[in-house]
Amino acid sequence: YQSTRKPKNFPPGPRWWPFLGSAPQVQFLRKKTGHLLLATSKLARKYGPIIGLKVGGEQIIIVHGAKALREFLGNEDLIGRPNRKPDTYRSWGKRLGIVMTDGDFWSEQRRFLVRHLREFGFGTNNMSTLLEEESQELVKYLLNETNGGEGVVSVPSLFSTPILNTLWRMLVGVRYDSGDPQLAKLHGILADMFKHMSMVGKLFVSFPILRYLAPEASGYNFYMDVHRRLIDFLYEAIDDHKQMYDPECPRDVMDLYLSMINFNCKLQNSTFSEQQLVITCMDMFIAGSETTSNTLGFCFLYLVLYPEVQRKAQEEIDSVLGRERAPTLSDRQQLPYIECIVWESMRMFVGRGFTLPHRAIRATKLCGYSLPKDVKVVGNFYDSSLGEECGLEDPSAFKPERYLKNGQVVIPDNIIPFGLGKRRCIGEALARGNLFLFITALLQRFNFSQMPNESPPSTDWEDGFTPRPKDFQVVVSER
Ligand code: HEM
Repeated sequence: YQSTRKPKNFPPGPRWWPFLGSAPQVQFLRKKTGHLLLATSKLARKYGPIIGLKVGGEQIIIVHGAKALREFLGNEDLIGRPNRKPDTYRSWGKRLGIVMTDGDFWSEQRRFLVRHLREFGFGTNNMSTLLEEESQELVKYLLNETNGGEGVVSVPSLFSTPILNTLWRMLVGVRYDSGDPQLAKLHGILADMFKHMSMVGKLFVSFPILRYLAPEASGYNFYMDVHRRLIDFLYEAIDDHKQMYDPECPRDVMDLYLSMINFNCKLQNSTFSEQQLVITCMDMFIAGSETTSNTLGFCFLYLVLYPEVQRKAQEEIDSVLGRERAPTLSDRQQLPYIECIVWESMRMFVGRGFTLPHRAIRATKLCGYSLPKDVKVVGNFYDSSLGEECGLEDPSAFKPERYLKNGQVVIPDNIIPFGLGKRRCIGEALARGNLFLFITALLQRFNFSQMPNESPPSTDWEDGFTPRPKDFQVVVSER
């Protein structure tokens, strides 16, 4: 804590004060700009794309701009998950009665998920049918709300239930109706969790002493409690699942996982266990639910602000599908403008956030700087996707046509919403499938417009585990 000396050739950044490290300057800029993302981006203007911070006892590197981001995400020394050090994470795991996923565990778990999610659903007809059903459920819900005329709905919360359902069905084979008490419980837990999480870490991670001095005020008690609630929920789901489990006939990803536990139980060092299944489900929920529903939130925010984009999308849908035939994933090729809306919405979402935190598994170099083993590294997507320096024309405008070249969708190299390399997103197919189908199905049947006599919804956002548009209401009318 006391050390204010930076390691040799460490990335530049604001001065490190005893105990507080660079926190005072970062906090000052955060207050001034309104967001941590914009604060570190400002520091990058002064110090260059890689900045070295110290918060409490923890050194954190933040990477800005497409070139440096690509080098960071492609560096195989930087693929660790940051929960091996500080040891705090392990002690949390012990307190919660679980084994926390660290880098070694994760590579085996990740392989399992990538393989079985693909076999079971992602990118196959199974997935298409499931997503088509969920998007049509939302259409039905809105038809009911509008009742042949108009209605008012809140965004982004409109999308939380259907998106959670696509993920939950794939993992556990269960679908919840919108009024289901179990669904409400899961929603409540996840909403609490996301509000109180941050990619760059909570203050009590950087200053573990706060856990004892101010467990309530530092948010530590709340954090532990919300994890406990999610873990209990998942253990209940596993217990239910085991009652109907038939090894000959796996129904979903959880059944496949239970088979792995049975198969591997005699192997030493197997990473498959019920505790690990809980953690893996938590990872999937955390990574997969809000990301997609908030991207849809940004999409509809901009569709309301840019009615001409909405009209153009509807013309494309009408000419390819008409008003009656529901969209399927195989229509993507014929609907390039909608694909561009999907990419533009992902840019608007990702450009307001960070990558997941990574950890250096050994000492390494990044853009010429020396990074010590175990240092935490996080990518800031603002400069590469949304800031003035991202290289796109008028980057703050919602312009899906920027990706259309001679009728083809061409994505510039700086747009990497799913990351790259060994830690890249494993849910890309599911996310893009969901975005395409929900956007198409809704625009086929409805118009979305601003609330009359109110100022337009703000493009500012709320920070949390992922960026979220500020809640707003829209008028939905049947076409
Ligand atoms: C629009 C939706 C989504 C976006 C923009 C997105 C983006 C990302 C990004 C940027 C990363 C971090 C890459 C890195 O730090 O190197 C990531 C990781 C991850 N994503 Fe997604 N994601 C989305 C949806 C999903 C979905 C639906 C799932 C679940 C099925 C999912 C599962 C994961 C997992 C498990 C990781 C961690 C991978 C690892 O640490 O090895 N994501 N995602």
